[in-house]
Amino acid sequence: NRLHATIADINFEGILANASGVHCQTKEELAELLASPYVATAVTKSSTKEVRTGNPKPSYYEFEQGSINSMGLPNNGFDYYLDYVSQDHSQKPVILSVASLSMTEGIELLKRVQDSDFQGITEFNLSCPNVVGKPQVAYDFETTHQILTEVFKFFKKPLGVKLPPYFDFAHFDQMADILNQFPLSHINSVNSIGNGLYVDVETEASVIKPKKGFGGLGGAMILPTALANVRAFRERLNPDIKIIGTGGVTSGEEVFAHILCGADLVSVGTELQRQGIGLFEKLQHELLMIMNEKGYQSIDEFKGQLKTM
Ligand SMILES: O=C(O)c1[nH]c(=O)[nH]c(=O)c1Cl
Repeated sequence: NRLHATIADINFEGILANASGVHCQTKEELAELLASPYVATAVTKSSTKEVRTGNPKPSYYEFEQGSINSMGLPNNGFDYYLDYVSQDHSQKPVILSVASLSMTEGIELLKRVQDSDFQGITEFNLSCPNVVGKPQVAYDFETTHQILTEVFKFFKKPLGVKLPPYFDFAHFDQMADILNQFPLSHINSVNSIGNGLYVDVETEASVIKPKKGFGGLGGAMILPTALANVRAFRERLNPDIKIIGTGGVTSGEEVFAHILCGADLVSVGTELQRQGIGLFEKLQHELLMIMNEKGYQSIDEFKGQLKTM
């Protein structure tokens, strides 16, 4: 297969996935993703111990250049998703996303994953920007190091982390130094750009209700930030730590660019929300056309091979 990847000894046929949060709240949505031949894996909505309804609506808004969301971690509860991923989906791997509303809750949930029958990949979301009063954990390097140290005392199954975007080389360096200390299966980079603000000039108002309109940014406009983070971490991380590239994918071109920067899998959020599951066939077709034009048989021939001047 020309499009393949391996994370933590788990083989993926194809390289496309949903970004956590989109089309992954219910078992039906997850099953629909897995049923698509163009989807390599499905990532669950980040789950918390308790069921959450999330922030007041409207909490999601699309505009030409992208999207803004302050969903507030709505999810059907950890047990619901652990039950689903523990069922047999042998035809495809499923990634269980776990949120951390507090250090103790995150650790408790990961202990339950460790003690469960689930043998797949868990992704620890350290970057939700929309829970009122809660900081994005991964912007606090000390706390991140502390949590990962605690987790890896007991967690022996494949574990990755969902990271927010960073914007400073000192932060790329500091975060990579921390991550390289742990046997992570992967990082997923980037989460939305936190706390943007979209203003509707006509109404002179913000467009989502939570946090006076502040929310995470996604879609086409975050592509350069997403690619920079994928590239920066690929250059800095131990090669055993794989990368799921997320952010700004609307066509095969951006999938190609993410792989060129070093992504092993590529996930799609805003555009999937817009176009629905049919998008994955389009993305895979466009990627293969680009590879044909360039004479690449497999993505291994160009993965991480970004040229510089
Ligand atoms: O508001 C959300 O649910 C949310 N929204 C995001 O853009 N990223 C996240 O990680 C989460 Cl958890």
